[in-house]
Amino acid sequence: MKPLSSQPEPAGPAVPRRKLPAWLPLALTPLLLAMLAAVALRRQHDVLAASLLATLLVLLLAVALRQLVLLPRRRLATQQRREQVTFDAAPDGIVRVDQNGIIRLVNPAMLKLSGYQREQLLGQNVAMLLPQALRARHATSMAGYFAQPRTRAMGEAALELLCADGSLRPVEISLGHWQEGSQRHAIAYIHDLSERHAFERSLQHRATHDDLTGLPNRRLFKALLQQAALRSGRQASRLSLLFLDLDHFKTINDNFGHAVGDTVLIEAGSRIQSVLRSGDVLARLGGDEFAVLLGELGSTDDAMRVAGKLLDVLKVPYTLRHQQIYSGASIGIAFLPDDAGNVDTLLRYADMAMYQAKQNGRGHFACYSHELNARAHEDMLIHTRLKEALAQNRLQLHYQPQVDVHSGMLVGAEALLRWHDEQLGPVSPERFVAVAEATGLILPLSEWVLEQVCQQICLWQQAGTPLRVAVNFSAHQFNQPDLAQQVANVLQRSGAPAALLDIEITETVVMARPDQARKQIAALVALGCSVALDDFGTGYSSLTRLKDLPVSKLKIDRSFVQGLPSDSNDCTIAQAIIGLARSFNLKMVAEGVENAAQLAYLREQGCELYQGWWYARAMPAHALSELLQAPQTVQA
Ligand SMILES: Nc1nc2c(ncn2[C@@H]2O[C@H](COP(=O)(O)O[C@H]3[C@@H](O)[C@H](n4cnc5c(=O)[nH]c(N)nc54)O[C@@H]3COP(=O)(O)O)[C@@H](O)[C@H]2O)c(=O)[nH]1
Repeated sequence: MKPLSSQPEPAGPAVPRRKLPAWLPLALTPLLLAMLAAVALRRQHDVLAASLLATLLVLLLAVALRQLVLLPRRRLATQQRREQVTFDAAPDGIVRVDQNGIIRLVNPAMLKLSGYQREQLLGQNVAMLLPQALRARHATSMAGYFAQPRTRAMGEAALELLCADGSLRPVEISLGHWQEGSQRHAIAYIHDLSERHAFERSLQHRATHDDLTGLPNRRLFKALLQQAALRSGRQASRLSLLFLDLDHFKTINDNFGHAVGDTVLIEAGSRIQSVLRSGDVLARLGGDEFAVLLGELGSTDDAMRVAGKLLDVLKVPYTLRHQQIYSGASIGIAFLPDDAGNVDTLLRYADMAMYQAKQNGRGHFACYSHELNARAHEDMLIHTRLKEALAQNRLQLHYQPQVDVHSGMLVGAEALLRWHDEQLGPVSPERFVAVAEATGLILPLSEWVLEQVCQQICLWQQAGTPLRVAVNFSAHQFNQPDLAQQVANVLQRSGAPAALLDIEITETVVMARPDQARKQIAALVALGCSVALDDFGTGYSSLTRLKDLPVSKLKIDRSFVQGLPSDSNDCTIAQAIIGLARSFNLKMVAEGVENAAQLAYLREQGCELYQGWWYARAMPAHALSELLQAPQTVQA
């Protein structure tokens, strides 16, 4: 059985109740009165008919009065209410003034915009809302406006509104006017432009500033430089431009990631700023490049002093993520009008000088010189032709024997690049390796060298004359995060045993970032290769650092071998390095041995290996093959 519902039965569809229109009684009453009056007249009830007609008349008069007086008044009130709502709800400020400029009406938006209370505005001259400087002019232009009023649309006039707190707000104003009798009135619609201006300013800022550091970008810097150049031309003064490039920035990005790289850039920007004066301009030109335009400077020495201070603040390691990150900077300096006649050339010359500073060993500054310009052109040529030579396999590797000091046996060789260019003739590796290093070409070049060396190691092994071969690793190459993997790949591809591959890295490169270098060397040693510290004695190794490095050889720089045995300083240095190698259980290789006296001294001091012209210059692989095949004479 269905439960009984407590709900009432659903009602059927509602039938709308007819309502009589409001006008019906009003229309029917006079009709009824007229009909009754007519009946009264026909039945000769004159008095009744007269009173009915009088009532009818009164009624008609009342209706007419309502139509003529009450309705317009109501309509007017409705219209006023509508206007008031529109006025109050308007998002823009509205001010109504009379022909004397006296404020008669303001809307809530105007109060909000100006910060005034209604009572502070009503009855005051509208000029109070204008900046002081415009008030006198405003009185005349308002008089002109009322004499010949013209409606002004929004956007035609932009002004500043003086607010109650004394601040100025950008506004645009549209004007309307009307006349009541002899009185003229004007109404001003005031639109706040603050937000639009702020947005435009932010767009402008973004177009002229660097997002990361907030510093002026290249575009703004060039414009400021241009202005400064015009000024200095007029005042016959000097402009100094410093072009800064952070050292090892790419490696920081590669090793620690871009977030750390960004933090280094921001921190570097504020360190640079901390050294500068208020009149100087600092910009980030892009990547790890910054530029500084020094304001009023007396002598060129002042610019160099600033450069020195900048180098000092930038070489302090960055402590990020609990690690010490080393960067430093190289700075190029150029002067206007001393070096360059216009800002583009000035920028280019400062850049060139920076490049020179890098080549001088980073962490330095260099000033532009005309020789630099010639050298820069030559560098460009070298770069172009070297790239071609590499692509067309026109480079050669020569091998310089490394010899046992005591037995005179050939025990290894150092691979050295050689390049004879059709146009440039023989180019020294010192020169082209530096260009390749600066332009990034060193990476493909080093790859090629390593491939060739590994193939040659295999060939000598297959010929029954296995030989250890040393390869020079450049700074750029050494700092690649995946270096060990790359070496492993080449070893695997070629089939060369890692034990026959020696890697030479200069002491300076290692000591630039010893912690990273230690890890990198350990990874290479883990492959089975051995690592030598090249040009030892030139790079200020700390003994603690050296002790921790998994290297197996020190190569004493040839500059210290040159003066042996007559130069007492060279002798002291050579002895100290040999002693150091012995105490750290490292092998010692002397390079640049050119005569028997040098060799005898080294032997006496206990140096184990040497290389140099005394034994042989670097030679093509086939020449060394012949030497390897020849029976070796053991020296006493
Ligand atoms: N990254 C790479 N660097 C390389 C490579 N090949 C060479 N180089 C570097 O270029 C620099 C100059 O090299 P080079 O002109 O070949 O000079 C070497 C020898 O020829 C020279 N040497 C050897 N014996 C003597 C000598 O008795 N006297 C004398 N005056 N010079 C001599 O020494 C240079 C070897 O230097 P080092 O590398 O420090 O052992 C040089 O820095 C090379 O490293 C390359 O493939 N990649």
